[in-house]
Amino acid sequence: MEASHVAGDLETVILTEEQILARVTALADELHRQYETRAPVLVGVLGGAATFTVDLARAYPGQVEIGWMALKSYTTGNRASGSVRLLKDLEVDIAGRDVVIVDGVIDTGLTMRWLISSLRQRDPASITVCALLRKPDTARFGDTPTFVGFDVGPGLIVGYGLDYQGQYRNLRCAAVLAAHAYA
Ligand SMILES: O=P(O)(O)OC[C@H]1O[C@H](OP(=O)(O)OP(=O)(O)O)[C@H](O)[C@@H]1O
Ligand code: HPA
Repeated sequence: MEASHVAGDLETVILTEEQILARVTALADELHRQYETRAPVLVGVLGGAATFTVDLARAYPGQVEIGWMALKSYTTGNRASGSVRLLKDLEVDIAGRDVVIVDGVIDTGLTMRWLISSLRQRDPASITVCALLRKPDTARFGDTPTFVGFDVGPGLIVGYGLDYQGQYRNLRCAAVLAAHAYA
């Protein structure tokens, strides 16, 4: 979807489709340098990372396998607290495999922390995080290697898979949603 259809809802376009796709290609190359001939499993976190996961896989200059998980996270007033519920589990056996957890955005970090500790229990050879966007003041994930496309500001971002109440996922750019659109 072109941004012009919802331009009134957007405060600022922060990344154009061209900027996103150029960075996705660079991330795919960086990951490939890490794995060389070993084929990692990309674990895409539905639904915010669906677009990113598919584009990353297509840009990857080697073999990859793709799997999906869906989670629901509940945050309370305190950004650091909250709980995560598994809605759809991964169907790929990751024991002994190199895993890349692919998400569209790391915000509080709750989802990613939960995924790292949950997938670690399945004895993968390694776990790496790859997120297109990272919000400010996000906790780091210990010694888990983390690849980030863009560090962004605190506003609510939609587009390129990211939604607000199910809307805007099909925007090709990434944009900050205007306050009046979610008031
Ligand atoms: O770092 P956190 O604060 O945990 O936030 C990041 C998560 O939140 C979003 O998913 P959401 O729960 O909105 O579901 P969705 O992907 O279906 O939109 C996003 O796609 C990440 O998975
Ligand atoms: O900025 C965001 N946009 C969409 N979904 C999100 N989930 C956490 N942060 C965000």
